[in-house]
Amino acid sequence: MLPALLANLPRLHDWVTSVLAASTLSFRLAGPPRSGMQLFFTADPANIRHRAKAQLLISGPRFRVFLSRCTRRKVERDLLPLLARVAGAGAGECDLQDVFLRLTFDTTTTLVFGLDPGCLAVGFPEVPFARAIDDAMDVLLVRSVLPLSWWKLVRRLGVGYERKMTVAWRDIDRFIGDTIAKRREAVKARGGMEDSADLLSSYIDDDKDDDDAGAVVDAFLRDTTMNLMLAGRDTTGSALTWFFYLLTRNPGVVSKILAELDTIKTTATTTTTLDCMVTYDPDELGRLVYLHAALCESLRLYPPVPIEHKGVAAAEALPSGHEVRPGDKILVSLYAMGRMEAVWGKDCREFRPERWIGEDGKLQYVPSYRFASFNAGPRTCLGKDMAFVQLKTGAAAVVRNFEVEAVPGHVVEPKISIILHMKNGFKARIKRRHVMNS
Ligand code: HEM
Repeated sequence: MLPALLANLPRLHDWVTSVLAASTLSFRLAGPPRSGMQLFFTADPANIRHRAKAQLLISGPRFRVFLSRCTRRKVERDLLPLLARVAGAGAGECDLQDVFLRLTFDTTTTLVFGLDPGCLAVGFPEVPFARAIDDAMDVLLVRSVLPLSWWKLVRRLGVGYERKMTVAWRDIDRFIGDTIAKRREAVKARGGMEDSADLLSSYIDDDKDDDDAGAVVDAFLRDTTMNLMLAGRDTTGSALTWFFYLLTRNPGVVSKILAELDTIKTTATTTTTLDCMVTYDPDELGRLVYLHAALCESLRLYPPVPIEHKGVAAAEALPSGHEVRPGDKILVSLYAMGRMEAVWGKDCREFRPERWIGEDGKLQYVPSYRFASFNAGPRTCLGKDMAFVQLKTGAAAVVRNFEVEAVPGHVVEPKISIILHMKNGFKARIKRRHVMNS
């Protein structure tokens, strides 16, 4: 094909258009042997719309209403009653990390697939889909530190940790495959979406009206929804856990959060029938400055994604002057970036939400390349707003209704994993806070 390209150089655009039209909207073009030239031409909207579509669905009004409703309901019906039971029994202790990871697993599965797997139910049942995702994450960590050829060989042999991955993928495939089939039926039966605005239903429904897109194949739906699950559940659970750990060490911050919560109009709060516990309207929480600042401060010190990996495609000099070569891996330590004196000043190790608030009492703008916990640039996190809704709804309800203390002697330290979990969990003592909302 190269000679044809050279012959058509003067009318390159028209030539490329005719070849693309005659192919399946995309084609490859290889250069002379050993030239290293590999071109991929495409005019297929599907190849460029993937991220934009996810962004559109996540930020759409329909999904935002669904997000607020599901998040608040989960906190009201499951999280608060669970903590009330813990508070009322024996020493009132639990592993708060386990509780928050179960909470965010249930919430994220509801938002992505439209069903609640019930990880936070009484007795903390083992849910095969959740177990499979945990196993897959463990294997991904092993893969990320081994040479490519080594783990591919182990995978071909189907032994050791790669066997675990095969079993995990089978369970994940089964769960997602069954859910896709049910959602397709539900969307078809209703002739469109009605009550559930979960992302899977939205993808299926959106495709139905989109003449250009063609049928969304199940493999694409599986990969997309799985990506959203992995990106959304542990990150938010980890963020909540470290936030409460920091609160136990900074009671002054708790008092300020409570004072700010008292500014919320009682019409925007709900007192649950169970034991007079209070929850808040996520939209009202969205305007609170101090709560937002405290969460950002926690995400700065304990970013749920502690290290970002970037592959190098071509030799390049970085702005710092360092040269990188193709095949190199760049590891951006978001954890370290949040603790650099050069970036955050002398008090960089302190938990001080005030640093996010300007003299006018409003939140200060901090560029994403400085506060990089959600990444920066074109691959920035798509779920940032969604995460803040969940974090604020959970954090406000727990702070208002419970006092949380770290169990004395329990050692808190980060685990070496893709997501910044606590190695020994977070053993906390929970007590009811009997202060009524004003
Ligand atoms: C506190 C919670 C969260 C944090 C700290 C966080 C952080 C990040 C970071 C650092 C990345 C870049 C990863 C990389 O490129 O290696 C990322 C990407 C992403 N996040 Fe989040 N995330 C959070 C919650 C969520 C939620 C709730 C969702 C939605 C389900 C989500 C969806 C995504 C997606 C889809 C990407 C990939 C974007 C792309 O590559 O185009 N995240 N997130």
